[in-house]
Amino acid sequence: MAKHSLDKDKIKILLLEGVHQSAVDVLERAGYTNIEYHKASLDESQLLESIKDAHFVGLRSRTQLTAEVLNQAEKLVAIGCFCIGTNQVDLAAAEKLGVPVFNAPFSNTRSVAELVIGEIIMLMRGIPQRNAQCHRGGWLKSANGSVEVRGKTLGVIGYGHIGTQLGILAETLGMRVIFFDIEDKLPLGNASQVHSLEALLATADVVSLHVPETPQTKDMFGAKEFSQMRQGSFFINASRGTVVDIEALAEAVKSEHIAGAAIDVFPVEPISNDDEFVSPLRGLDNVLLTPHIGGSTAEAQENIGIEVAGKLAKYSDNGSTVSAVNFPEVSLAQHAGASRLLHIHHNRPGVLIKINQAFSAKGINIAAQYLQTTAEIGYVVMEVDSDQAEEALVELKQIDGTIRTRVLF
Ligand SMILES: NC(=O)C1=CN([C@@H]2O[C@H](COP(=O)(O)OP(=O)(O)OC[C@H]3O[C@@H](n4cnc5c(N)ncnc54)[C@H](O)[C@@H]3O)[C@@H](O)[C@H]2O)C=CC1
Ligand SMILES: O=C(O)CCC(=O)C(=O)O
Repeated sequence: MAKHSLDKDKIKILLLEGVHQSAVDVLERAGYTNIEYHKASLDESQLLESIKDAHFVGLRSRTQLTAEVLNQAEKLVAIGCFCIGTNQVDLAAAEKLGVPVFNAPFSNTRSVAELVIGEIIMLMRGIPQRNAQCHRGGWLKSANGSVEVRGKTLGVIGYGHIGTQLGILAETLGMRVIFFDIEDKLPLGNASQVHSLEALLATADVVSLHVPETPQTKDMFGAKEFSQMRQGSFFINASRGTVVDIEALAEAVKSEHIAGAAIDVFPVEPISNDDEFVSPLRGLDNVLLTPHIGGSTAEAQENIGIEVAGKLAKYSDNGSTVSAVNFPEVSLAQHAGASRLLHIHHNRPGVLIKINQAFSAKGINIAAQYLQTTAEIGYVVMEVDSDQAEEALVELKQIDGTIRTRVLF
């Protein structure tokens, strides 16, 4: 088991938002027992209190790790987003602080795609409003507005992991799939890429959004886009709430231009299950509302727990940053027989030379050295004889431009 500059039982891991037990199991098996586990997200003052002495934090989509919060998390070594989206973390601020952010880029893809397939069928059969009527004692037995999905056109916006998986599943139901993406993408199955959003909106019977939250996607879908959709078409959003002008959607549904919608994500979501969900979509029977559970299946949550906890333990144990979303990626094997020094610095000319000069002046032999950079930071990993590791660490801390450094004995 890897030995750290800090004993493993002193390394505090803060897990929020009820991440799956599999995460705890992975961390405990790796020797990390100092785990503070919360079933829900914390309010800001509780978060600041709990994160200030945490070395690792794991969260899902509710917890906002802003620059302000990160600046107060002085001991933070790495962040695990136990989900796909990482927009809830100020990635640039974390990078500048030398804190890598990991996520699970595939583990809930299938769950979202399956949910959307179910929603397409439900919407095209008018099930949400029929279900609502039955609950009120009504009986809407009629074929009006009910169609098969076979032969209909699905327009996918954002043809990434989820969009492609959805397209494949939709084709097995006999749907035609078109997609719009800012990148040229290899179409899977018989899908075809359209080169403007307008072309997609003018053609699709159902539009499904699968873009990440970025400055470009914020409010990308509003009154204009709804008006460009076909009369009587359907709309699905299981990406991020900030992508859609929710008031404009409510208007488009009320005017019956949009025949129905399924929405899983909202511009403002309740912080906990005890808080009220407020939305202009409430009360619209033909709108299926779900509480951001696109990725909430037993399979996805267990896999995410294993994947992200594994990445945190690996970074802690051997410095590997493979698949970090905001950090230079370094893939590292075990370091038996030597100590490993991890040095994160501002990416400016001459840092590596200074390290090598300092080590050379002290007679510290570098057995292996790896460097990766982003525009902002550099990440150097070095292996030295274990009996020189403490001295090397002292030297590293004095290098101008150092953000943080640690040693794995
Ligand atoms: N509802 C839920 O529980 C879940 C929601 N999500 C959300 O779904 C999003 C998508 O997930 P993945 O498919 O895994 O991501 P991905 O990164 O594989 O795919 C996103 C695609 O969107 C495209 N894109 C980016 N900006 C665009 C724009 N302005 N217009 C058109 N296309 C654009 C990208 O080129 C990429 O192909 C995540 O970022 C996350 O926010 C993910 C999992 C669960
Ligand atoms: O399960 C969650 O808390 C968030 C899922 C999600 O939106 C994501 O994976 O990006």
